This record gives sequence, C-alpha cells and structure tokens, in this order.
Amino acid sequence: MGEVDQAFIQDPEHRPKLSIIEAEGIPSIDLSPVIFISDPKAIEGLVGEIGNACKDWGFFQVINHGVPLEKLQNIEAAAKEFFAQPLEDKRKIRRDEKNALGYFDTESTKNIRDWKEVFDFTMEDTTLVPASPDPEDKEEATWTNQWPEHPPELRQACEEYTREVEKLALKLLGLIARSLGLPENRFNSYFKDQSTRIRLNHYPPCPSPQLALGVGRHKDGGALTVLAQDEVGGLEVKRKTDGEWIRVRPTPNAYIINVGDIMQVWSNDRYESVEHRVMVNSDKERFSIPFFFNPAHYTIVTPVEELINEQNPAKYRPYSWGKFMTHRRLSNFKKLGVDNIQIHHFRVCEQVD
Ligand SMILES: O=C(O)CCC(=O)C(=O)O
Ligand SMILES: [Fe+2]
Repeated sequence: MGEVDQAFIQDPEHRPKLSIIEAEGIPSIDLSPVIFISDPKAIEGLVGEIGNACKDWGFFQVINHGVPLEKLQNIEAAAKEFFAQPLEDKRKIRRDEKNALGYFDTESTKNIRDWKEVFDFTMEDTTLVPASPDPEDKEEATWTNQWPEHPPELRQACEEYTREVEKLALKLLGLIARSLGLPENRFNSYFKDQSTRIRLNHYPPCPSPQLALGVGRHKDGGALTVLAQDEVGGLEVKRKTDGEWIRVRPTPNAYIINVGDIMQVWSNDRYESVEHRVMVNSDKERFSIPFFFNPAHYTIVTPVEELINEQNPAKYRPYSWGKFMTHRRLSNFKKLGVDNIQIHHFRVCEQVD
C-alpha cells in the first residue's frame, strides 16, 4: 500500500486523535482459579469480576488463561511469513463473494477502506452458512478454508492455536453465563455447529495515520471475541462512561476479550457490545489475531428466557445469526450506500445507537 488513497480517509469526526489516552485501561483478570486450581471460592470471585468487566467496559484482558505461549508464537511467525509474500501470491487464495475464507486486502468498515490485509479461516475446513441474506431463501452454501502454499506450516499452526483458544472461549462463555445467574453450560448448545471465524490481521505502516484507520469503529457481531495483539498497540475502545477512545495497552501473553452483539442480545442489554477501532502508525507494522466465537448459523438470537419478565421484557425481536452474518458480508462486495445491519434494527422499540 502506497500513499493514502481517498477511499481510506475517515470523515473528520472519526479521525484518530494523536494524543492517546492510556489512563486506567480495561480490567485485567487472572483466570488461574479456573485454569489451574479449580477453587470454588476463588471461582465465585472471578465470576463477579467478569460480570463487572462485561457491564462496565464490555472489554477485559485475561492472564493465566491456559493457552500455551508456544502455540501463539507459532501462528504469529507463520502469519508474518504469509503476509511478507508478494501481493500476487497472496491473492491466489483471495476470498470472494461466494467464499468468505482466505486472503483479502480490500475490506471496508462503514464504507471506508481499512488500512489492513487479512487472512480468514474457520475451525472445520468447511462451514455451512445461508446462501443469501434473504429471509425467504432457505438454501445453504459452504465456506471452505483456502490454505496457502507458503508458508507450509501455517495450516498446522492455525489449527493447533485455534483448538487451544476454543477451550479458553468455552471457559469464558461458562463464566459469563454464571455471571448472569445462568447455568455454566447455558449457551453451549448454540456452538455445536459453530460458525467461529479466525482472522490474521496485518496492518502495514501507514503514511498518514491521522487520516486513516486500521479498522474503523465497529462492534463485533458474534458472541465473544478472543483477541491476541502484538507489542505495537493501536486498539482503542470507546469508554462507556464518557465516550472517550481508550488505548488497550499491549500486555505480553494476555488475551483481550470482548462481548459481542449476540451476548448483548442474550443478556437483554445487561452486557453491551462496545465500539472499538484500530489506529495505525507510520513506522511500525502491526499484527493481531481475533477469534470470533460465533454460534451455528441457524441460531435464532433472542434474549434468554430466564432474564426476561414483566418488569424487564425482551428488548429485541428474534433474528437469525446466519442471515445477519451474510448481510454484513455482502456489504463488503456491494456498496450498499447505507450503514451495515446492526442489532438495533431488531430492537423492540427501535432506537438508533
Ligand atoms: O486488531 C485489533 O486489535 C482488533 C481488530 C478488530 O477489532 C476486528 O478485527 O474486529
Ligand atoms: Fe472488532
């Protein structure tokens, strides 16, 4: 990527501030009570901490999470090698309108190009999804992993890494369920045919970091995101108390966890999916790896029964996760000229957020 093309330039109100607020960052939570010692008292404390972090921030970091460092180092090294190849080699496995998996260098967020390139894959080599966003269309389509020839170790590194991160994601799902007063396995059945997607992100140095963003402001549409970021930094989270953008300081071997839109709906707004974005910088490239923990495409997302009653009625109408996801994806290929689909479109009394 050379000089900044007009397509990357953010509207003035969304341009990043070069003065960065790092004050009092997102909560850091030590998972050792569930990973290493299984102490019921300590687990109860942990459940409380996670509940507060989900409520107050929608974001937190975890340490002592059980994912072996070696698996992260392997995938990071292979990702670096993959992205270092010439564009024409990477484009051999380019994702397209039919298959969401593979390499992509022209992603947009809210119709502005992101300063990044990505490689997407799923846990299983094929994933069933709806063929189109049309609610009447019952046809299914298949996404298929496209592994590059080079580097040959990328595939194994990705597979081994995601098996470990999935264990962490399931632990967190259980802890979050408990923090809502639900049984630990309350959400597990939705993930039987999960549509989890893992992304390798590469943000090259950008000549005008004050005009463009690595990823424009957005909320993650799935249930939960487990993110690894390298030491460069750039992720910013919109603080709920005052709407300020707060930098998430890189912490070695920690994972960043955020509540996605589906968890917001399941919890009937007890927890909120929070806006975030990525700043780029002019001299350093950055790598990150989000694991988007998503249920089966046929999941109908609706506030869980146990959390609604007459005083606290459901705030959302049920919607299909698969249709939501395919709608979002399509907007990357067709310039729809409107904002992407959002959960507020399913609000019982629609408010714009
Ligand atoms: O690179 C990052 O730190 C975050 C990326 C992100 O928010 C996303 O891909 O949804
Ligand atoms: Fe995100």
